[in-house]
Amino acid sequence: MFSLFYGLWKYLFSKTEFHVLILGIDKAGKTTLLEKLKSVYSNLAGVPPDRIVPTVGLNIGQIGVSNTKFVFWDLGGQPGLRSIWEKYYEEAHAVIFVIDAACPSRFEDSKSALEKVLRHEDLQGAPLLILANKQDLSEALSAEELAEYLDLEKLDERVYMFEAASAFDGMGIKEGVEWLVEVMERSKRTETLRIRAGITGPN
Ligand SMILES: Nc1nc2c(ncn2[C@@H]2O[C@H](COP(=O)(O)OP(=O)(O)OP(=O)(O)O)[C@@H](O)[C@H]2O)c(=O)[nH]1
Ligand SMILES: [Mg+2]
Repeated sequence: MFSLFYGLWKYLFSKTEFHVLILGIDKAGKTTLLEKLKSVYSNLAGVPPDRIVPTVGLNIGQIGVSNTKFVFWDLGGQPGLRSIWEKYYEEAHAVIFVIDAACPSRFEDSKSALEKVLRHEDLQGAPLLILANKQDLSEALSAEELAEYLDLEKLDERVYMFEAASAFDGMGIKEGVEWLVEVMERSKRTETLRIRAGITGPN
């Protein structure tokens, strides 16, 4: 009986917590994005872009969006560090994949890194937000152009969205986060992770 009520209490009153992985190759702008997310949603000034160094370990950021708590995991994208990504897949509700839309010479590297992410079974059903970052630069490809260029396979059954963004001026960030809230709340994967965490529905 106690566990029934405890389960109901937990279900009703615990703030939904979503874990979102920020992935992408090195220099795509992941950490700059994380700092921008923190400053947009928490009124705290994030680390300024000129003080951000390449990520070797893990950066964690938390923000609250209405009744939802986001925990972002930002990992290093240098080739030798990408094997660490998969250690975080199982617990992730969704993925933000950041691409430097102003650097065509690195699109192939981004494409193969993203395809590898999509193939991994531990990320099955995880919604995917692909950010065409650095839109403040005039040479940046639009989200549509980047989608066409990447021509990703294995996207068919995935809930995904391409969004034009700039981690410098904040373009596209709120739209992306709002989209994530909406799709993660309805996602089967969220339900699976909830059950695994012991936060079950009232019946
Ligand atoms: N113009 C412009 N530059 C950006 C933007 N976002 C990031 N940068 C720059 O791109 C470079 C790499 O940014 P980081 O945030 O360190 O990239 P990262 O993806 O975290 O890189 P790793 O940690 O090595 O994986 C830095 O010089 C940033 O200032 C953006 O939206 N516009
Ligand atoms: Mg980084």
